[in-house]
Amino acid sequence: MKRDCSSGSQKRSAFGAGRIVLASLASHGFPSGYQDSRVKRFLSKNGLVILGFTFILSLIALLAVGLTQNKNTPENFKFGIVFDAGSSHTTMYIYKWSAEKVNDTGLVYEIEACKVKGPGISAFASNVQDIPVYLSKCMGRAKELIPKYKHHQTPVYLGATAGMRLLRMENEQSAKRILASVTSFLNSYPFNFRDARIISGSEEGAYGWITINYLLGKLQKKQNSEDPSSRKNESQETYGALDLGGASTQITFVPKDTNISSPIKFMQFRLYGWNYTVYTYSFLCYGQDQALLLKLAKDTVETPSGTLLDPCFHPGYERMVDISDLFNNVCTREYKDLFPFDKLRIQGTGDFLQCQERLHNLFPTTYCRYTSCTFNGVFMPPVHGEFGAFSAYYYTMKFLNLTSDKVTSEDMVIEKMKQYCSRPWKEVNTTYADVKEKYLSEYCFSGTYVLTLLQVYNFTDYWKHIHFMHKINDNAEAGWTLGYMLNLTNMIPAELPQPKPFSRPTYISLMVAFSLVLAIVFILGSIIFHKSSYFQK
Ligand SMILES: Nc1nc2c(ncn2[C@@H]2O[C@H](COP(=O)(O)OP(=O)(O)OP(=O)(O)O)[C@@H](O)[C@H]2O)c(=O)[nH]1
Ligand SMILES: [Ca+2]
Repeated sequence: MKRDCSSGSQKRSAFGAGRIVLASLASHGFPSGYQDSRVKRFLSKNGLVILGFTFILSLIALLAVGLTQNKNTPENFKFGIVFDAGSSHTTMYIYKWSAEKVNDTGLVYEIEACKVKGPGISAFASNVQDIPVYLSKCMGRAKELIPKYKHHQTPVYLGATAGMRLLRMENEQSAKRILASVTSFLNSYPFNFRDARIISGSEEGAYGWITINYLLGKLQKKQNSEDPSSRKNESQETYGALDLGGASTQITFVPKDTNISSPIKFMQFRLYGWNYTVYTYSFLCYGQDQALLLKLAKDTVETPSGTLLDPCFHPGYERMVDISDLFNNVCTREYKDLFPFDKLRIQGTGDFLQCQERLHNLFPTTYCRYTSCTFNGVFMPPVHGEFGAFSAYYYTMKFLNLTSDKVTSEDMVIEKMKQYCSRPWKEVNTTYADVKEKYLSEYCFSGTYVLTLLQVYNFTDYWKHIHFMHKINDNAEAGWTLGYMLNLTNMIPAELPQPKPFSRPTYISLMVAFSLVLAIVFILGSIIFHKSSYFQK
């Protein structure tokens, strides 16, 4: 009997309070053996209930803590602003990404592309005072779109490209004044203004290459694939980048043979634990606007007459050009001459083959001191891998309906261009009444220019490897700005981030399981401890 009672009291005596109750009952005059066994029975029954209750409560608490800790808390977003101050116009891009996933790839997306109304910033050389008005609308948009409490930590960059490179060559002081005015204006905002500068052609090419490969997930794919040391050919996976601006054009890719002797230093990148050897070259004056001026200047010199019959414009199209505008330019000034007219009348004839012949004259290819060249004696390894072609490559080919993957050969493009250029201007103008006249009138020229440039790069039998692209995966536009920001905010680590040993669900399950084991061990331990002390009594 004593044994039974004592075994009951062992459970309840796990609680210190049980002993106090026991003592107070004993003082009410009951026979002590009787009292003891009743109290032990009471505690035996209720102690178990209390124990179970506490156990369930602890379990609930544990689960609640775990779930609260791991529930989808609102993500902490970061923002970045980059101005692309191009030769033809300026665009402000706002990027947004999750602060927690900063080292992952493919997670930054563009929330705004604000086109600044007006020309490129190089046009403000003689009226820098107008720059604040020029940029203020897009900055106002940035203030609206980015939450106020994030303003001070949002970096702002402005990168100027070929238009400002040309201005700097012409008049360095003017270029400096423009950048100083931009700097002081952007500094007046509550954002974290970092820099306004002219980026080099190589940077422009390289950041464009980083942007498209980041957005296409080419850098990320490697992250999940084999071990870096086992990889043979990185160029199989990355895309080359073709950017056609208004004043310059860039070609960037990983060549098949990176060991060939090159007069141009290949660029070396280490991204997510992989090394890349990248060829990049920027051709100043070969953006499509400058190329048109170059062509017109050459044509004017070769057949000096006030009227130019131009095969690169539709039949029936006419345009007047000031001779001073044509030759007061770094790209065309070598052709400058005295002409007995100060205006040039352009009359379109719409002949693709003749247009192409004239455009080929802009690309001297006979002279080359290296193993392989593009034009103007510039070294370039043979093109290799897939290519993403964006900016004016895309605008032009999109309009001409030539961006589809079904367009697999250059011949298909030639056929289309022959037919398109020959269409009378009147008909084209009425068919596409909603298209800006500057763009519409030049699609025959720009389509022929794109084709000629790609032929000069040697894409003739390689056409199906060119992919015309604009916004990639709905995330962001192809262009140099995203790559520039990723680099300046250190968002692409050189090394692969160390993977976590457990996935989140495994981690939570393990934590719960171990907590339970601990709780059980603790309870059992307490019971055993109190049982032995009870026996000692
Ligand atoms: N058809 C068409 N052309 C465009 C459009 N936007 C820009 N362009 C023209 O395409 C060419 C290239 O434009 P961008 O890539 O913006 O050139 P940019 O950045 O100003 O010039 P760079 O400083 O040389 O890079 C220019 O001649 C523009 O006038 C568009 O939406 N449609
Ligand atoms: Ca550009």
